[in-house]
Amino acid sequence: MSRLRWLTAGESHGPALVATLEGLPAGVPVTTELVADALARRRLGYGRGARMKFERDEVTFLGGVRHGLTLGSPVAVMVGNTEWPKWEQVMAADAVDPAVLTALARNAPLTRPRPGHADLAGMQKYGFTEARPILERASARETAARVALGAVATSYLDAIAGIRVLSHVVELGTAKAPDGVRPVPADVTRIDADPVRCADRSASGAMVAEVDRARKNGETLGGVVEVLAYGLPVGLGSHVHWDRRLDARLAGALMGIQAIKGVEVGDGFELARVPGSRAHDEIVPGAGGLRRSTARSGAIEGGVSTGEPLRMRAAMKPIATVPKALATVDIATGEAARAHHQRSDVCAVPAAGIVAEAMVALVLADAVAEKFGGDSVPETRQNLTGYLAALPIR
Ligand SMILES: Cc1cc2nc3c(=O)[nH]c(=O)nc-3n(C[C@H](O)[C@H](O)[C@H](O)COP(=O)(O)O)c2cc1C
Ligand SMILES: C=C(O[C@@H]1CC(C(=O)O)=C[C@@H](OP(=O)(O)O)[C@H]1O)C(=O)O
Repeated sequence: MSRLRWLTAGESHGPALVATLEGLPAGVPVTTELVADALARRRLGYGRGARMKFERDEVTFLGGVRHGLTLGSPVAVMVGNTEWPKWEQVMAADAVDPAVLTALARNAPLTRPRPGHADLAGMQKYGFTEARPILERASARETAARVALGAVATSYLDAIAGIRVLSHVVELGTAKAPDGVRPVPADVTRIDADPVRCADRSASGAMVAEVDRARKNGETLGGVVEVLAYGLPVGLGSHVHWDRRLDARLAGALMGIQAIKGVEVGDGFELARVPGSRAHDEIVPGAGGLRRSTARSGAIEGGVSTGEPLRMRAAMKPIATVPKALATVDIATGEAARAHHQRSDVCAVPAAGIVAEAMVALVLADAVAEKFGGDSVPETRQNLTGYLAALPIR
């Protein structure tokens, strides 16, 4: 069962986000720069709003890492919020002068919950009369903390097995990359340099045009990202119980990203529309051992990794803070109103791809740690090598 444990804390406009990851062996290469680079990738993407232009995501390790290597103890990392001084009173942990609070509420009342956000259901559930206490944690700002941990997990996967995880945008609004474009790890730099992180140049142009059109029309957009993982050994996850199935664990992790509304493994929903003879990956002899003739399953069968490249997709709904504000009710007056609107992204699909990479890396790291154990990187590597050497069927 799970061997890694991880948690994040922090609000969008609080002083910082913090994240901890427990269960990694000693000796995983981890530096502030590694995490900062991952966070810089998440800030990019055509269509993001004002905050991503000034946010610096300042990284500080608080534990678990020394001289560039993990210690085997819990890794704790802090990601600072650049705007904290401006929000210090709004988000103060201790009580502030009630007069200040009244003035703040008068200037920016958050009593008009935004459809598509956690605002209304959260206010009802937690007993608040304004949306601030809900939206602060519901915000996708929190994904910065996950990406920080994802960078650590990515380094672990690389150190143990040379596993590489990457994503690309395959749909944005109605613009679509051609089917079958499957980038390999060597393409990451090129994809990251693309404004929407699409692997296909002409589709990328159409996606950029869609974002421009949406911005002009007071609209927002969603899309689909594909995540690929190369270098997985056969045998991660298990068929023996629902919560050990690798596909279920990955799908849950991807669905746990804000605004993700659908997940596919391999050809996913398309598999429901074709006959069985065209839905599966036939087993064929290959030079290095048994191979699959196609990649429809996404490389998970019966909840177990097959050793082929993993492929999953996640669908993101359009940003819920629509400039052409949606209808709501002002909770303070009971009157019909337009939803509260503040600065916001028009489209965050490219950033969601980076978050999806992080979530996949964390789940795969957990599955690798569970299967191969070990308290140091050399020990885990040795366990993996021994397992592969002893495979009864290749
Ligand atoms: C990377 C990323 C950035 C986002 N940026 C915004 C944003 O600027 N404005 C917004 O209203 N929603 C944004 N969202 C989406 C909201 O956080 C999300 O719609 C909200 O949590 C409700 O979605 P849910 O019902 O899936 O939780 C973003 C999501 C992600 C993954
Ligand atoms: C801060 C991030 O994304 C934010 C996600 C978000 C939301 O409602 O989800 C709203 C915006 O934040 P703000 O309200 O401060 O302008 C985005 O910028 C980030 O990705 O780091």
